[in-house]
Amino acid sequence: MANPSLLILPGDGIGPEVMAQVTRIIDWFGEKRDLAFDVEHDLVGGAAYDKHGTPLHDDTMARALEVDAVLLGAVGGPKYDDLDFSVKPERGLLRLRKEMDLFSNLRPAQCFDALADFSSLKKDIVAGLDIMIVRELTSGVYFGEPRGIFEEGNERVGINTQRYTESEIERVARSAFELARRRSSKVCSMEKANVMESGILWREVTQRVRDAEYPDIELSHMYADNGAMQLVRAPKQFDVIVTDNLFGDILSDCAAMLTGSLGMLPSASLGAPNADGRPKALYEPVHGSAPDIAGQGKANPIACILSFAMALRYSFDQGEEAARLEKAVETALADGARTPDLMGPEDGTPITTKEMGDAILKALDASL
Ligand SMILES: NC(=O)C1=CN([C@@H]2O[C@H](COP(=O)(O)OP(=O)(O)OC[C@H]3O[C@@H](n4cnc5c(N)ncnc54)[C@H](O)[C@@H]3O)[C@@H](O)[C@H]2O)C=CC1
Ligand SMILES: CC(C)CC(=O)C(=O)O
Ligand SMILES: [Mg+2]
Repeated sequence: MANPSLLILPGDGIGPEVMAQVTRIIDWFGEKRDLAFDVEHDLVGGAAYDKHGTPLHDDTMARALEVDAVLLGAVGGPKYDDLDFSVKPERGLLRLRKEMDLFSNLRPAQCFDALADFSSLKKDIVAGLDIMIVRELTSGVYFGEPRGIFEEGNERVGINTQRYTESEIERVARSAFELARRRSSKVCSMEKANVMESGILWREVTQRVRDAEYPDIELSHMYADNGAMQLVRAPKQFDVIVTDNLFGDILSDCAAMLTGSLGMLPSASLGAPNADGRPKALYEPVHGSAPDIAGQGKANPIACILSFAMALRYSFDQGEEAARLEKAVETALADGARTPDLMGPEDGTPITTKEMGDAILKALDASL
């Protein structure tokens, strides 16, 4: 049987640096666990723009639709800030999400014991934290029309449109409820039903889906601004959070700091199942291209490595190997491996991106 296929799109900034460590880990699974992948590399974001004048070439888009899973590093950077909006690096990623129909973005925030002391919050607030944010990824204000900057009288007006259909809300709600069934059967839905019609619809539809199809799930509703506050005040009250595209983007960066660093948070973006039962899927760290540290060996590769662990679990039915990799990350951290984002200025000398990869590979070897 053919090996499962992976399309790797390292992207810009720290994207290629963190992806280099993932590639070593993919090789390790091929050599040591007889779990080989057919891997292709291609360009996305600013790197694709530099070569092709577009942040995602049509051929790359076509391959993304064919392979079993896509792994992406990060896109964007100051070099591209003044480009026309239609060719900005971020548009390459948005196109992938839209054309692959990746409507359900899973962003788990787990606090590893070794980092509980390092979070900017008190240890007892974050120790043992394990929450899952389910972010709607293909609609809402990032995609709604009309959008643009228009002349209106003697000034310009910037317009974006928050738009959700019932079926878009239904499918992401179902994905959150299904996940919750495998966790603690508790979902909190976040919107702004107090000020936005799309929020009113979101609340009605999530409740309707729960009542009709998931009576075993405990569903609560919360305004997203309160949700942001509660995430910092008492994050362990949550298990699964389901929310829209914009709120999910913001709340997941906020949740990242509960784990110690934005460099720790992985994600899986999943679409509807194909004929073979597997969802179309793209895996990427939650963070961006971090231009402030790019090219210096300072990036934490763990978010990208844990995104590959999610690929093992959600695309390749390799739950045990995913757990092996997650455990190796935990072991490396417990043994003291720290990139600069996981240390204070007084905490000694940090290790490099590659040395974090070394530490995780060592822990993988020890797991055999
Ligand atoms: N999925 C993606 O490709 C995303 C791309 N971006 C793009 O990235 C560029 C920079 O955006 P920012 O707002 O600065 O967000 P960012 O996530 O790139 O960086 C925010 C802060 O977190 C730090 N950080 C991020 N990842 C890290 C890691 N792995 N290890 C250590 N520190 C890390 C950075 O050094 C920076 O101080 C922009 O062009 C933005 O549009 C932003 C978010 C997501
Ligand atoms: C298109 C991305 C740059 C938006 C973002 O910040 C994210 O999806 O996390
Ligand atoms: Mg973001």
